Amino acid sequence: MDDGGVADPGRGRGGEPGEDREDLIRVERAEKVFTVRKRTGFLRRERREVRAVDGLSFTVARGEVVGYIGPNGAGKSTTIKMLTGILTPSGGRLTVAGIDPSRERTRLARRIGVVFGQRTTLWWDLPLIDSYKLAHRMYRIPDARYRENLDRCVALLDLGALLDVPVRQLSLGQRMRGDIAAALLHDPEVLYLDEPTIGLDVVSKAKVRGFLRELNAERGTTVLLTTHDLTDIEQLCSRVMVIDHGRLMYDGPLTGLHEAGESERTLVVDLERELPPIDVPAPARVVRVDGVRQWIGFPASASAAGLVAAVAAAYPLVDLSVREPDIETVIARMYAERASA
Ligand SMILES: Nc1ncnc2c1ncn2[C@@H]1O[C@H](COP(=O)(O)OP(=O)(O)OP(=O)(O)O)[C@@H](O)[C@H]1O
Repeated sequence: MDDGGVADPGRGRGGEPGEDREDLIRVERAEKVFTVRKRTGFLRRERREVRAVDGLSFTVARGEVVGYIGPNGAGKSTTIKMLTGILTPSGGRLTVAGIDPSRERTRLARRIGVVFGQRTTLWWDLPLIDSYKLAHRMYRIPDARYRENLDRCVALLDLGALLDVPVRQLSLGQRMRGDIAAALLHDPEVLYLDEPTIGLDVVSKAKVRGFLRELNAERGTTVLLTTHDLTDIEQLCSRVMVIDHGRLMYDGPLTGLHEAGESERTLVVDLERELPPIDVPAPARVVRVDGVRQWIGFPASASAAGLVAAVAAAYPLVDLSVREPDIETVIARMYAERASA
């Protein structure tokens, strides 16, 4: 963890066992096919179909915080765009809070909030507060509610000194916090976040993550989070969905992802003296030696205790530690396995 945040994913209201589950987002065999025309010669164009989303099904319960991850071009943004009504699906069915997004986009807009990390919805030349005043009128937010939500966002996202600053003068981190506040003034039930921490420094990332945790815990806001920053997932999400080529490859808790990717943990031992690679019980094996330190890879699903006992019985140890696999490696393995299947 890079920012010292408290990792307590899953404390939102949707993930509690035994509670009645209300599916706020439903996606059933959704498809999105784009037709692209490519120039193949003078006056010649070839039509090609891109299946950006290919038979995707999942549900998200009210109050869940779900990470939505996958490599570039996997279909994440296309899914979010269909869920907001910006894009119409080519097939299948999507509903958000019982509303078909592409048919009733305006009605849905009152129930959802959207933050695209790479773009802003704020008015570039106007002071930040003016964008909020516009949202107040556009969404017809009752005055007391607007004031309460604004005060809360200003306090938690540290926006007090920025309200009168034109948006174009804000740093990326300040603007992102401003954008998140703008998406929440009308009390959306669902918040879509597309790369909310991209390009932010460690302090800004911590602020954004802390705010999102609090929003989910206190208001039960459902969050669908697209990110390449796996710390976002580790710190915020009780569940993660992995998509590739428009299809769902994994849907479950973060811990299960390690198993799906057949990841390895590493036992790092410091010996009393330099030795050639030590003997360890299979399937564990020494993967690296540097002076007195040796790195031993073993399956993440296996217990470290037996391995530690075997090594400690045969060799004089000065120190040892167990390193968890990082998710990036796990996901890369999943993709590699699929590609070679
Ligand atoms: N408007 C469009 N016209 C044609 N092809 C498109 C269009 N939008 C997306 N695509 C294609 O659909 C596929 C999925 O794209 P999408 O933007 O959903 O991926 P992504 O997972 O969000 O990727 P990234 O992490 O790079 O943002 C890609 O092959 C992309 O080139």
